[in-house]
Amino acid sequence: MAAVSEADAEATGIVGEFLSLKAETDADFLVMQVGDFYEFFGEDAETVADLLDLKVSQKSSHGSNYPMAGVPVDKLTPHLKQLVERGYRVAIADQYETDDGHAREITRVVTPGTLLETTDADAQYLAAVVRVSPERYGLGVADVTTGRFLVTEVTGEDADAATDRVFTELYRFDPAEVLPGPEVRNDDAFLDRIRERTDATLTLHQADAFAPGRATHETKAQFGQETLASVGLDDTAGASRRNENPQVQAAGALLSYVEETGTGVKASMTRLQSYEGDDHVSLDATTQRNLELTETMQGDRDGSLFDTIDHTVTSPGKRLLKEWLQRPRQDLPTLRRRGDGVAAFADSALARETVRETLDGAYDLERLASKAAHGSADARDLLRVRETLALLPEVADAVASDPTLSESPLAEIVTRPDREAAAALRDELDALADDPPGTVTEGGLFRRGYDDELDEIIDRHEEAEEWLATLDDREKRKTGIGHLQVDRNKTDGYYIQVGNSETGKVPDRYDRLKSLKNSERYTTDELDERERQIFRLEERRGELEYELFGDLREGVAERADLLQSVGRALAELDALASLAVHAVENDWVRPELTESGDLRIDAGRHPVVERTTEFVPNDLRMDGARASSSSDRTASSSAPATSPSDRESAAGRDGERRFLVVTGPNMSGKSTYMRQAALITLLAQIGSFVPADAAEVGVVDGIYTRVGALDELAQGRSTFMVEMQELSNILHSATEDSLVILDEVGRGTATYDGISIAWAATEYLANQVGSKTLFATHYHELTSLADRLPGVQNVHIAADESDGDVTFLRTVEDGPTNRSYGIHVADLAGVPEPVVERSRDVLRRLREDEAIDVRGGQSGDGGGQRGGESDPQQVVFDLGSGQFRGGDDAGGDGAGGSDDAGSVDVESVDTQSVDPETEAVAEAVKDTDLSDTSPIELMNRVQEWQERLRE
Ligand SMILES: Nc1ncnc2c1ncn2[C@@H]1O[C@H](COP(=O)(O)OP(=O)(O)OP(=O)(O)O)[C@@H](O)[C@H]1O
Repeated sequence: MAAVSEADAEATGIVGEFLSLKAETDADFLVMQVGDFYEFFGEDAETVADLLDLKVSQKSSHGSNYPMAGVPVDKLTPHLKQLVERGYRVAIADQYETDDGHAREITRVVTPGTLLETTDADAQYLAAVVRVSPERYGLGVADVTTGRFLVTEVTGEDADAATDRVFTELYRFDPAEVLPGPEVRNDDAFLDRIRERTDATLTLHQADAFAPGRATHETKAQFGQETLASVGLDDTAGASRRNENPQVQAAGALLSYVEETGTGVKASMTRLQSYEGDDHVSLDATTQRNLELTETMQGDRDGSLFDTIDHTVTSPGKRLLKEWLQRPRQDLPTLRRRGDGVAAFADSALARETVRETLDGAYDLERLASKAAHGSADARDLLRVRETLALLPEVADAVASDPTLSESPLAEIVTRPDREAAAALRDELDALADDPPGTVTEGGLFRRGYDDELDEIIDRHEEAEEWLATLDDREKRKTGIGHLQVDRNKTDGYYIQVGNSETGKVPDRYDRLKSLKNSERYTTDELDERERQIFRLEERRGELEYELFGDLREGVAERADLLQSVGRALAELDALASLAVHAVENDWVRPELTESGDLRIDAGRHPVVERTTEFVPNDLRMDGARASSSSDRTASSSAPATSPSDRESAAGRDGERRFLVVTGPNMSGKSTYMRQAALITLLAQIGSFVPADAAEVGVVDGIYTRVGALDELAQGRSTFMVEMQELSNILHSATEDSLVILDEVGRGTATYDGISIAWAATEYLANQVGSKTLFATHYHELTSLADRLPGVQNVHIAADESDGDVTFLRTVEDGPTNRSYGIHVADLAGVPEPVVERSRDVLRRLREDEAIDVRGGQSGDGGGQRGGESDPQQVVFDLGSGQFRGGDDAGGDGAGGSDDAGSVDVESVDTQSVDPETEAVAEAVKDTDLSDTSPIELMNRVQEWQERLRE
């Protein structure tokens, strides 16, 4: 925001107050309460009015005019939300009474990561990133709306690996706001990556808050020494003093930021959870996006895996299911427990529906706990707590009364929360009326019988009201006036109104208040006294109920952990039931989870594509590393050429399928088949059933993908560079327990570079890494690797080509295919017929190494002239050099026969008529054993030969 101008500095009154408060905060905007309105002034008013479509008026102060834009007090929330969701931080200055009028102070700074007013079911994370060394980070994430608080330590073998992992975690939590620690905030590349790769707002929170001493103190004060110790963050060994506990530093910074912004929800942050990356499947940012877990590549939620499988009926259930999907697990006991739960729900349709119908009435207890802690929960919110707590025994009964559910881990889930404590809190909340008002200051919140004093006030109030309600009848009788009524309004209070025709009958005890057109208004001493009594009672009732309500709400806030544990149990049931619903409706099966690493899928389908397509199921067989002889597969950075010794130490025995080279026509379903393998593995590792007739899934430690070309150009990065970065990340990170999906790696560069890279990457993955890998490619050269590298096998997606038409069969068969049918796809895509025909012709000639005429071209340059009337020029495209050899050089008559000019066709070189250097090169070419030379080596040699020939 601009510096304070001279006129601003002189501003007094409201505007002056606004400007001096504005100077106190580094928030983007300040909004200040002025009576019943919240107002923005000056530049803030203009910008905000523009953003939110508000009206700007002018406020004059000290001879200058200031723009002003405001919203009524009760309308601030939606406007605030809009600003914060666009990444702005907004300071709120509230007005309070003082002895001599009122004053204002900043009570809260609302930021993207501390917005409590969210109505979205999604988690809303605030993250802190601390770097203690290039290879070591601490990451903390907190959701102020639910009280979730997680920390982890992230390390890597080198700085790049550690940074990649930090981003994997950040991407997983998708934070709304990130607080970079002191080291990270000076690293422009790191910050740029946050800006590019996430939607988070970056906030520079005071560096002191990250300091080990202060952070440890904050964390201990919040969670207690024992909690710290129980999650392995104990600092008794002095670790934090030696600057060595980055998790605590991140946690401390988060807590101090929540405090500083005045969010006031620390009471709902009851549990610190430290998690290890090892518990979860590594899913890097690219993979999460490529697999379209929560959004499609186009950024839509519809059509994502989550959108497809989500049948939850509550917001917490939805949040939890999404979290499972984004953080699949490796530990079999947890996965089997979840699987047992899903299976039980799948088998007991009736009980499952009873549970889901009951859950349908549940509110978001975690969010309500945060609202109670913040002090913003009203009586209706506490009523929601009561109603939701009341569902726990109902759900527990539904589980207990079904033989299948009661024998399953679902029984443990419903008994995990402290049901007695939940019942006690529910009883306390019975104090609330059944239909309380939305405000907490005007009474009407409590049932009778809760508080004696309140009951007495209510009795007297009712009695006074009864007296008033019957006053008109009494007065009519006493005075004989027919047109008489008793009523109340703001200016006159209670009054007796008499029609003009009968004012003559009005007794002396009536005091006239005012005359209206057709009537007169009166009061009496008795009425005045009753009126005062009623006002007194109403005021006292409001005060007393507000006080009692405050106590009740505090009692709820104190039991935030109970609400969270009940909320969590209900969310788990909802998420598991949702998985069961999807499994039953779509004929999914429970996968057998093993530690063998093998992946066997019978009649597998793609979980999303099967919903919209007549899907052709396919089998998949891949062998895990643990199934093979123990071989030393420690990663090394040098990728040796394939050699017999490699073959001995490489990925396993003959016939083993560790690495599948997937070929097939364009559009035949290669990507779908590979993603299907990744998604089935991932679903199995969240505890879900999978789309197949049967499946055995050996748990993986990571899923890595390099799929398709992403639209990175918008971010100013070359697509090929991104492709290589992603490949590099995979080659560094994957292990023999990982699943790797590579789709057309190398496609983004010159053909021979591409083939060479793909070839070398295949060797490296097969020889050194040993991960299960699926590699789709159009480079048919790679299919020969199956004969040369153990564990590597070819599969192809079948297509039927008869009468010149291609039919995609979509079935996967062993062995390579030798065609890519790209021209057929061009035809399907509506490329003009002459171009399609001509492509067929060129392709045939290329394959047969025939000369190709350049239509409409000029001799030797292969192009240029339009019209095609001139004599066709004959050229040969030399696959070796990637160049045309045109005109007379081309040789041949274009009607078949082998071209003698291609540098690969050694036999046709006439060694008698050439110089000794050429002869030597020809000899070298002859002696080269192609079966024992890697493409890179071959390229080097060809380059050397070319240089010698050109000299
Ligand atoms: N098993 C299947 N059953 C039915 N439809 C399928 C199947 N597999 C793929 N498809 C459909 O075929 C289309 C092409 O699939 P996909 O993108 O996987 O092909 P591809 O071989 O990877 O293509 P390209 O080589 O051009 O990248 C998709 O629209 C997909 O929905």
